[in-house]
Amino acid sequence: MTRDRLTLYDTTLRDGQQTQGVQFSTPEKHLIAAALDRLGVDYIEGGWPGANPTDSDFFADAPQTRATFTAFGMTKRAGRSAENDEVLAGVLNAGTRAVCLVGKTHDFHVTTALGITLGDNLDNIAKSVAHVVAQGREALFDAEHFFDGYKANPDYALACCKAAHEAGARWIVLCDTNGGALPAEVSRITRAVIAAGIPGDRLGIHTHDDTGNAVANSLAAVDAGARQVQGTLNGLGERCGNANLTTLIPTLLLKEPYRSRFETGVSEAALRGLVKTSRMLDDILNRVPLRSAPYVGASAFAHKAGLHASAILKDPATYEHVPPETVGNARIVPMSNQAGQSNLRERLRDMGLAVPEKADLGRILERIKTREADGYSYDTAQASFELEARRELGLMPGFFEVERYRATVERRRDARGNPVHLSEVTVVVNIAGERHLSVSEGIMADGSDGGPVHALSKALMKDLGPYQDLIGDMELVDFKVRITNGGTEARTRVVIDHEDSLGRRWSTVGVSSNIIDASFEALLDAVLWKLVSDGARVPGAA
Ligand SMILES: CC(=O)SCCNC(=O)CCNC(=O)[C@H](O)C(C)(C)COP(=O)(O)OP(=O)(O)OC[C@H]1O[C@@H](n2cnc3c(N)ncnc32)[C@H](O)[C@@H]1OP(=O)(O)O
Ligand SMILES: CC(=O)C(=O)O
Repeated sequence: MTRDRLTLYDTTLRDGQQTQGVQFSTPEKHLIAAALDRLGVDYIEGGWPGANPTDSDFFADAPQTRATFTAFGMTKRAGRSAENDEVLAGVLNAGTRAVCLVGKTHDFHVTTALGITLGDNLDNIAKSVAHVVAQGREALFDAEHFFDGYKANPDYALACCKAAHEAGARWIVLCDTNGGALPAEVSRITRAVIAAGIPGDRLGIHTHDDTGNAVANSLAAVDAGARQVQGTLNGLGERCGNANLTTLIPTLLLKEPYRSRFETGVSEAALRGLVKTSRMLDDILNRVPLRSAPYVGASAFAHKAGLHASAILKDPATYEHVPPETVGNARIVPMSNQAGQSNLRERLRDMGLAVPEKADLGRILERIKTREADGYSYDTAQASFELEARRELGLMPGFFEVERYRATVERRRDARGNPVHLSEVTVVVNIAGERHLSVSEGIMADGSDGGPVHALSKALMKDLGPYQDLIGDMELVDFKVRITNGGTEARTRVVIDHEDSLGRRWSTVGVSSNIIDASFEALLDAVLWKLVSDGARVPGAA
C-alpha cells in the first residue's frame, strides 16, 4: 500500500517564541533550527522578519537548512497595495523560499479587531498571497480563528480560505487560534472544507492547547484529510502552547493507523534523537524537563508500582505502549514504598551490583519503606536510593567522614538600607585520618545568588583532598523543598539535582526538621554518588 506524505511544519521559533517568558537569542535560534533540520521536519518557520531585531538578525544570517526555511507575517493592511505595505515588504525582504501569511477568517475579528469590511479583508488576503506568489515564493496562508469563524459564519470563513487558495497559496492552514475547538468539531469542519473544494493535500492544521486537545485536534484534522501538521517542540506556544510535535511525531510514526497510512520526513534514526532534541530546548530555556511529557519525559517509561515492575521484567510490552528506545528514552524502575522485590532487583542490576540473596532484598526494601515513612522520597531521588542500597549491602566505600559543620544565616542592611543576607558555613571532614577544614560564605542581595545552600555546597566541595578533581565538574541545577509529615512531626524534605560534564543528572534527598540540615544531607549524598559512580578510590584502601 502506498503511503500518503504528511508534511510537518515547525513553528517553535515563531509561535514558540510567543510563549510567555521565552525569548530566543539569534544563536539559540540557529541551534534550534539545526536540531529541527536533523529531526527531519519539512518547514522551519524562523520568525517574523522586521518585527523585532532578533528575528531580523536571524533572517539576515539565515540557516542553510534542508527543510524549507519560512518567514512569517500578516496580510497587507487595507487602504494600501501589497507592494506598498511596509510590514509585508519586511517579510518578503528576508528572501525566504516560503512565506506564511496570517489573515483573519472570522467575521467578528474583521469588523472588530481590524475595523474593515468583510470584502476588504477578502481583498487583502487575495492580493497579499498573489503578491508573494508573483515574487516566485511559495505562499502559505494561516487562516486565523478559522474554526470559531466557521462556526459563526461558515460561508465567510470558507470564502477567506478560497481567496487564498485561488490566489495561489500552496497550503491553507486551518488555525484554532484560541485553542477552544474540540476534536469532533475539528474533524467535521475540516471535512467540510475539503467538500467545499480545497483538497486535503493543500490543507494544514495549526492548533493550540487551551483545552488540552491540541494533539488530538491535529490528529482529528489528519483523519479528516489535512496533510500538513503544524506544531512546536515541547508544545511551546502562545498561552497554553501549540500542538506538541514531540508528542505528535512519534504518534504519527509509531501508532496505527498513521504508521501504515503516512510517511513523513522523520526517519527512525532521527526519531531516536527525539529525547535529546527535547532536552536541548529545555536547556536553552533553562527549564527543568517535564518528567511526565509523553514519550520524552523522564517518567514516560518509569515503572514505580511493584506489580508493574514485576510484569515489565517478564515482558516490557506489559506496561509500555512503545519501546522507550524508539524515541531515545530509557526504561527506569524506581524505588519507593510502592515497590516490590522486582523493582529492587532491576534497580540493583542497573547499578551494576550483583543481585544479592532474597534476605538482602527484603532488608533493603524494609529500609526504604521505613525511611519513606519518615519523610524521605526515593522515586525521584534515585541516587540517594543507590547509596542506601549500597550501605545496606555493605558496599559503600568510606570515602570521608563529616566530623561537623556549622552554618549561620544573618540578615543585615547595606549602606543604602537595602536588605542583604549573609551565610557563613564551616565544614570539617576527615579523609583517611586527615582533617580538612573549609569555610565559605554567601552574600545575597535581593535577587542575587548565594544563599545558605550555596554556601553549604561551596564549603563541602572546597577541599575534599584526593577527590577534588572528581567533583570539580558538579553543578547544582535544581533545589526543591517540601514540608512533609514524616512520622509524627512536620519534617522538611529537600531534593537537589546535580549535573556533571558527562551530562549526567542525579537527584538526592535529605530530610530533617531543619532545612539547612536536610540540604546538607542531600548535598552530601550528591557528592558520595558522584564518587561512587566515578569509581573513586579511598586513599590507603587495598
Ligand atoms: C495568531 C498569531 O499568533 S499571529 C502572530 C502574532 N505575532 C505577533 O504579533 C508578534 C510580532 N508582532 C509585532 O511585532 C507587531 O505586532 C508588528 C510589528 C507586526 C505590528 O506592530 P504595530 O504596527 O505596532 O501594530 P500592533 O501590534 O499594535 O497591531 C497590529 C495591527 O495590525 C493589524 N492587523 C492584525 N492582523 C492583521 C492581518 N492579519 N492583516 C492585516 N492587518 C492586521 C491590526 O488591525 C493592527 O492595526 P491597527 O494598529 O491599525 O489597529
Ligand atoms: C497563526 C497562528 O499562530 C494562530 O492562528 O494561532
